[in-house]
Amino acid sequence: MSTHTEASPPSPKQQVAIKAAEIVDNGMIVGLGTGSTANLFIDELARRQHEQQLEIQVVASSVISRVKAQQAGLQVISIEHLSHLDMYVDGADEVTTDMQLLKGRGQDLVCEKLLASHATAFYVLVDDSKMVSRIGEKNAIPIEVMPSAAQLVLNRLAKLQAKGSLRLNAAGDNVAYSAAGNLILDMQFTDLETAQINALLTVMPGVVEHGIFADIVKAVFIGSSDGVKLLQR
Ligand SMILES: O=C[C@H](O)[C@H](O)[C@H](O)COP(=O)(O)O
Repeated sequence: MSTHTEASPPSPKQQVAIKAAEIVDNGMIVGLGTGSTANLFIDELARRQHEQQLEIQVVASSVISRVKAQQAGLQVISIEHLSHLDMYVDGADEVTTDMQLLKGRGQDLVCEKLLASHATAFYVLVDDSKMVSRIGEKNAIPIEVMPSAAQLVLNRLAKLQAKGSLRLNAAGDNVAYSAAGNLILDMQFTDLETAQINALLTVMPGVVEHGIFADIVKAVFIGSSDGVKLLQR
């Protein structure tokens, strides 16, 4: 069912969700991201499937997206059964005009980057509030670490002048665990460029995944009150 009505025109996030759902073709396997914008995409995809009898399969980056997709009537397959992925669609926390991303406000980074990296095409859906001039401008960089390695990684990052701490749960009375059972460090870097941070985190032992998604995006749909703009390679 559509998430907007004649009385309420689509919001910027709904507009980008509609555009992305339009590029799904019959027979595709589609990866579903996590978050409020990914949820709108799931709604639009289910609507298209229902109205146009599309034969598609989806794979989810999180439990919440899997449940939502199943409830919407989409055919969900598990990551283990994938031999290819036609497209992956997800939101982001920050986007630069050269299509570098920051993700990971939620706790599903590992599957999100797995699907984004292996998809033939990775599409990002944001409203214009997510656009930044550099990664880390508005948010700390999430770094998912093996629980036993958290202090060692924190110490190593402190030597690189990074500041931050272990993420806590919503009540603030315990650490937050990722969907993969890891801990998350939210770090701010002052002295390093995005490419340097990406390179060092990608190879640092103890780091399972991090929130910089560099050079893997095919296109970004940016919604605003003026409509949808497209950034693409
Ligand atoms: O882990 C969370 C994901 O990276 C989300 O895709 C990101 O936080 C954007 O979320 P939203 O679409 O709710 O703004």
